[in-house]
Amino acid sequence: MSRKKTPKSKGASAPAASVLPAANGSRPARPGIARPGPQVRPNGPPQLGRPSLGSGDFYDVTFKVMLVGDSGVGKTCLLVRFKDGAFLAGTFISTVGIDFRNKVLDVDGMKVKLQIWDTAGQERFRSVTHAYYRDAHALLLLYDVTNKASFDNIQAWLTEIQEYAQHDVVLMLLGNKVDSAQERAVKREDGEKLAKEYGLPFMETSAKTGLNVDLAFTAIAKELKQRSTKAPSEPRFRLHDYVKREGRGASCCTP
Ligand SMILES: Nc1nc2c(ncn2[C@@H]2O[C@H](COP(=O)(O)OP(=O)(O)OP(=O)(O)O)[C@@H](O)[C@H]2O)c(=O)[nH]1
Ligand SMILES: [Mg+2]
Repeated sequence: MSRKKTPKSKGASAPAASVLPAANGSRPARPGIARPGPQVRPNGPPQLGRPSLGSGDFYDVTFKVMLVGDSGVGKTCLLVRFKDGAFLAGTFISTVGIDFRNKVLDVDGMKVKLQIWDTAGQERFRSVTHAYYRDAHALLLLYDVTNKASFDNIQAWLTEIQEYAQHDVVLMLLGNKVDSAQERAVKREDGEKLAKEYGLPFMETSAKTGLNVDLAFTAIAKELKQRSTKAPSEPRFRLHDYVKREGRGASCCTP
């Protein structure tokens, strides 16, 4: 299979001009990228890599993953933890519109590039994010275990996903901020129950400690890679079983 070099990712810190209106809410707004450039235009099917003279990492195949969920659940922090291994502590800077980062993973000997779209959870940006659903190969749907309302809104998010995303999109439910044990408002069992009801793989995560963060993205990458390249003789990758087996409990990593 041919290979391509990854263009430098344009993350939240990239100086890309935002063409979206500035946030009017009480929180400061993080500049976002309203529309991808030609090299990142969302497409339907996964793209195979091509030889390139650009700088960056090689990859064999690329997929689009979208982070969705209420404002403040930790989507941006989860992405930053995965991409840079850091935690964005301090003032909450709400995402404006949509932003993205790339990361290349080695999945069973194949370089899989995930183009990860970080959406704004705020209601007023919903129409912007709707346009991106149809091109997503996978969605990570987050709630905040310390915020019951964000959990109660999961059903509304699922309705939205049903309306705008591809019917075969890979979907995973994540309960984030499990490091905040004292403030927990949603029991792990309630997350598991909801996930079971909708047939979704589920994990609790912490962008702060890193708990299950790499695992969530790796699981998605494995599933997408297998869907696109699986030889008939290869055993089928089972996403549900994988996250159940590999996921760690919150107690193991609470600082
Ligand atoms: N304790 C703890 N705090 C977190 C965690 N993840 C995010 N936060 C905090 O939660 C707040 C919101 O995080 P963001 O990642 O900006 O939230 P978001 O979902 O991207 O919000 P929008 O961009 O508005 O949609 C920030 O103050 C973070 O520091 C986590 O795992 N644990
Ligand atoms: Mg954000």
